[in-house]
Amino acid sequence: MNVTLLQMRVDQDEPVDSRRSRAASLVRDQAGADLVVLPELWTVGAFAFDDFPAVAEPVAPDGPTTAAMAGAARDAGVWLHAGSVVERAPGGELFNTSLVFSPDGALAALYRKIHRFGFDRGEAALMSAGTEPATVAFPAGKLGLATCYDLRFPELFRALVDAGAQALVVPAGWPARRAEHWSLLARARAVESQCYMLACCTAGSHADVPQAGRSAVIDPWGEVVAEAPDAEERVVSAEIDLGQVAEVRESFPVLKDRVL
Ligand SMILES: NC(=O)CCC(=O)C(=O)O
Repeated sequence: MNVTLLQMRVDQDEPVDSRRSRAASLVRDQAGADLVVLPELWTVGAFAFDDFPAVAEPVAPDGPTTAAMAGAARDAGVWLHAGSVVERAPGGELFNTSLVFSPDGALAALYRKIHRFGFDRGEAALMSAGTEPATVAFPAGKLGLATCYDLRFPELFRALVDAGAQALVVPAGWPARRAEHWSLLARARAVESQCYMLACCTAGSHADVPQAGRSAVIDPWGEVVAEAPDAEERVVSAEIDLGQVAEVRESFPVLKDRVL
């Protein structure tokens, strides 16, 4: 199957509406791919905390990002992991919520980020934490969902493996300053989970935080199959075979030796 990561530039001088149209058009350009992935909070920028309340939107057919991404998935005929949005839940709280659409434009899965970044500031102060790990079954296999800072918490990935995930999809807005952590942890989670890793980060710079880019497709043996070389806007595509997950787990059965 073909997977395509859209490493979009998220710069503060581009209005959100324009970036939303640009994202939809980039997705439409990927007709023929099986799965397309966008980064974390690409509408606003993961570090543009002051703007979160203004762009918060419901996850509903008429939420602007939900509507645009559902339409783009349908037009392109692809499974779309639309990255994440600032969700305003019915009770008024904000969540960092990832959305997955099927090729008919239906919302197939939603994941509210469990580990919020910022310690007692930023996202951690403004947003509520999700509580439920999420997977989504699609024709080729099962995807496990996580978002950015979640990558630092291996126990979440163990839960996704136990739920049957064969590919882990991690949209991110990871800063360039910790780019080595991003690449290292993405590979580590692939190796320890014996899963594909689809790690899609933003490019550009917003809120004075240059982004890491370096989006990557990593196989269940930990080999990097495709990777953006930098933090420019890039389309990263790879052919992957989810059957490799069972092969790696059979030929090197470390997951069977788990004790705890
Ligand atoms: N948006 C994020 O979750 C940023 C995470 C990060 O910067 C880090 O883990 O380092």
